[in-house]
Amino acid sequence: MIAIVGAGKMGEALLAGFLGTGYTPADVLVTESRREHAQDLWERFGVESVDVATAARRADTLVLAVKPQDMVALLNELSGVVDSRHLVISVAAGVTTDVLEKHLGGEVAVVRAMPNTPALRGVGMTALAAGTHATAEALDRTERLLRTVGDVVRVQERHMDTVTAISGSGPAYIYFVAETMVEAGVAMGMPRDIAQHLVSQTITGAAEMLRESGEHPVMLREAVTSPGGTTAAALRELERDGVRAAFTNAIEAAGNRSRQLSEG
Ligand SMILES: NC(=O)C1=CN([C@@H]2O[C@H](COP(=O)(O)OP(=O)(O)OC[C@H]3O[C@@H](n4cnc5c(N)ncnc54)[C@H](O)[C@@H]3O)[C@@H](O)[C@H]2O)C=CC1
Ligand SMILES: O=C(O)[C@@H]1CCC=N1
Repeated sequence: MIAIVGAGKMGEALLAGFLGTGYTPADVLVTESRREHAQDLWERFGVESVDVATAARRADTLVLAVKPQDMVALLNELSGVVDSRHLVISVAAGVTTDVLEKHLGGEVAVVRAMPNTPALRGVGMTALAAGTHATAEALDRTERLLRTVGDVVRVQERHMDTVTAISGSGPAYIYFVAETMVEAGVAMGMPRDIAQHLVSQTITGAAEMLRESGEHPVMLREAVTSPGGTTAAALRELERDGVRAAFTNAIEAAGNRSRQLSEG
């Protein structure tokens, strides 16, 4: 039995993803402090909401998906009710396995994970790093669980802030680009629904090419850029306006924020 503690945006994406890929509502519990949201989850997914102590009693796997700022209070609540029979998976940005282990106490198997919201559709990207008491079997179990909602990589924990900045926050950068493209199309006179259709299929197609070909993106970009053509005109503006530097700075800011969150 799996319990998702904190079924907000990410917890709910995981919940929907699990339920879409073989788990049934009888396999999953939710602990959610917003009562009306817990009721809504029951109505939409048929998943039972319980308190933290009940979740720990009935589930062997706990997925902690509360905000980093709420994590220590939750860990203190869990300490004493979780033990070495549990697997605790935290998806919180910046919360290290050291902090998780220190507040849980005992020898609880802890895995730090960084998923992203496309898990909702089974196309998530998750990175994992194990704590000191997590055995190879615990890590395998975590990987099997998260593979049901997308791809999984294992990384050294020191890379987790970078993972968070790239794939954790990444969908938001792509939506930002998508939003800009849709609005530009609308500004040029195109109906919004057609602009959105063009943009979503273009992003899906470009992503598929990137994934399937394994090529460096610069090669794929060159294939689109006809000499003296439209793409070259667009890319010149992006370079002139410093979009590359802005993107790099943005990703570094996300990594720095993740590191800052780990300092409490
Ligand atoms: N939103 C995203 O794309 C991603 C979020 N994360 C991580 O997931 C965690 C949650 O983020 P969001 O879902 O965006 O935030 P959120 O604010 O939407 O969700 C947090 C949920 O936890 C609940 N909650 C708080 N304390 C609780 C407690 N003690 N017991 C039960 N429920 C409690 C809140 O009511 C809320 O529904 C964060 O730690 C974040 O770093 C990780 C990867 C991606
Ligand atoms: O914005 C955040 O802090 C979380 C972590 C990665 C994506 N969302």
